[in-house]
Amino acid sequence: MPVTPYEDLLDYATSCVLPTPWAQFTLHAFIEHATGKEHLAMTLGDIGDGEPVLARVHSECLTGDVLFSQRCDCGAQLEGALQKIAAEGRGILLYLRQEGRGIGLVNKIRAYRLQEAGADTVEANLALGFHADARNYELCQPMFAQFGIKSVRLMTNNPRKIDAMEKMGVSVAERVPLLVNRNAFNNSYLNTKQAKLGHMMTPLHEVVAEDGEL
Ligand SMILES: Nc1nc2c(ncn2[C@@H]2O[C@H](COP(=O)(O)OP(=O)(O)OP(=O)(O)O)[C@@H](O)[C@H]2O)c(=O)[nH]1
Ligand SMILES: [Zn+2]
Repeated sequence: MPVTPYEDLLDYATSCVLPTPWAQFTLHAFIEHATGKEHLAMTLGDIGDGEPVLARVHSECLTGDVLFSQRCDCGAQLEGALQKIAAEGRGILLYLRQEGRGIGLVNKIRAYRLQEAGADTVEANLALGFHADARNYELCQPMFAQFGIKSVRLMTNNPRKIDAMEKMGVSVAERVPLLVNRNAFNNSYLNTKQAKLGHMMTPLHEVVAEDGEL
């Protein structure tokens, strides 16, 4: 019998050492039962000691995380989160395979194409028949439980992520902001996240000068 409603969602598969430019992490692989998707955790230090753990819940963004896209802040957030964990010598990053806020890579590229025609990131998702954010964070509960983690210091600007953790019984002891540099390509995307998705970021007027220069 599962102990929580989330326990049966995935299996722990295996782990290996993962050296990175910032620290030598341990990489853990999980397999989700419903989809067969392979989700990952990167861990560092003693994370099972009961103290709140510095944590990042990162949603897959192949274009930003791997292909250096400047359209979003994902790649810089991924790097920044790993650097912060390495600096503390302790923490965890969950890498969830919910590409494109849950709509998949091909649909995200369709959404980008609509954005090139003038839609913002939310309007594009809606025009394709999806919710603005189709993600589900329930896998995080058994992934954190695998390492004995009950409380996190969550690196995020997204209030819905914090709500989702708390609802599953993962206590968020602290929110750690994870802000990245704006550029000419991600500026309107970040503004829309702030205005329509509720992300907690620097007020727009402090960042965008009147002449539009960044
Ligand atoms: N559908 C869609 N998904 C996008 C777009 N840009 C980035 N993504 C996806 O959005 C997800 C990242 O979400 P964000 O809203 O940037 O960040 P977050 O994880 O919710 O919040 P933070 O914790 O503050 O970073 C990844 O899965 C990306 O692939 C876009 O324009 N459209
Ligand atoms: Zn991205």
